[in-house]
Amino acid sequence: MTEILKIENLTKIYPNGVKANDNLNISVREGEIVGIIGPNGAGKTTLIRQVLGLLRPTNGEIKVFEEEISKSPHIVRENINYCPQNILYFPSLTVKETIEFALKFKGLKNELLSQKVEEVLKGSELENFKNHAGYMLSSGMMRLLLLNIAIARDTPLLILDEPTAMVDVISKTRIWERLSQLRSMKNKAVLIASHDMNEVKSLCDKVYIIVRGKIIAEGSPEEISTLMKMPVEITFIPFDEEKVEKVFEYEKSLGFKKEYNVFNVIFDELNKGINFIKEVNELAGFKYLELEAPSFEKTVVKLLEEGEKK
Ligand SMILES: Nc1ncnc2c1ncn2[C@@H]1O[C@H](COP(=O)(O)OP(=O)(O)OP(=O)(O)O)[C@@H](O)[C@H]1O
Repeated sequence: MTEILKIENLTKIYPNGVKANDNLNISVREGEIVGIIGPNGAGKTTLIRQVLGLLRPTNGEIKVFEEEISKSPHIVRENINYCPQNILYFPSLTVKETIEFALKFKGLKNELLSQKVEEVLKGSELENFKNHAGYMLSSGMMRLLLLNIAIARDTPLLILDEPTAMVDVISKTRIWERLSQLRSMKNKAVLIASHDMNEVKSLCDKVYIIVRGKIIAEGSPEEISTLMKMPVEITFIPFDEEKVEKVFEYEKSLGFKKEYNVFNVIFDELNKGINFIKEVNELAGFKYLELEAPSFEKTVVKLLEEGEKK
């Protein structure tokens, strides 16, 4: 797959001495949704502003389709669309006029413009709101609208800064569905900066975790979930409590808690937990069973905590 964006050894030191990005290497290829996670102040916005050519790097290179953006600024305008964190709209325009304005600004006109306006209205499920003023939309509707405008502009790379911040769960799901559809368009790519672990886990093919300007981990959400040794917790209600208590008596090394008829036991490895489940199932059977394996979210939180300590 062709590489759309390549960031090499990117460092940004602000005039006040803050090193916001420290030797970052990032790659975004066609067909990929790539996530950037980091706590507040990690350097995500600084990174995006440099990719958009709004901020000059202190060191390193940013290439779009192999062209260095400082040498060919047009390459950014032609290939990248950006949805900012803060919602921007024009209070005096209707929804339809907002879409027309945004797309005309990008050079669309006549029949293609009308066709794209209809596509955006449909994609945002706002056909019935097209003559409403923009301020009447909820923040979720507005975000979905801005995302669809960005998609209609049809650039190879879409950069989204916290696309679902402050939106309700229904709008969030719609935005995620719309973004997932982009994956099927093999020549497109999306770079998302986000604080939402569920968002990153369900959407992204690859994730970079940034702390204090540095990448501390990268890989698919599945790979990241295996980076730290995390405990496995099993909560269950057996059909036969006495038999289970005998297992614990026999294997004294297994610490367990029991509250009413609910047992809870923690293992340091997934395999040990699975063997225990098999054993209890044969012996006593389960009325209820819950296994909490190392989740992406817990692993990322632990990675961030470790990263902050360094
Ligand atoms: N114009 C600036 N001048 C000096 N320091 C800055 C400037 N902009 C950002 N910083 C500092 O650079 C660091 C990274 O900031 P940045 O806004 O890129 O982080 P972020 O990951 O986007 O944070 P958030 O999640 O809160 O948006 C922070 O320490 C911030 O205070």
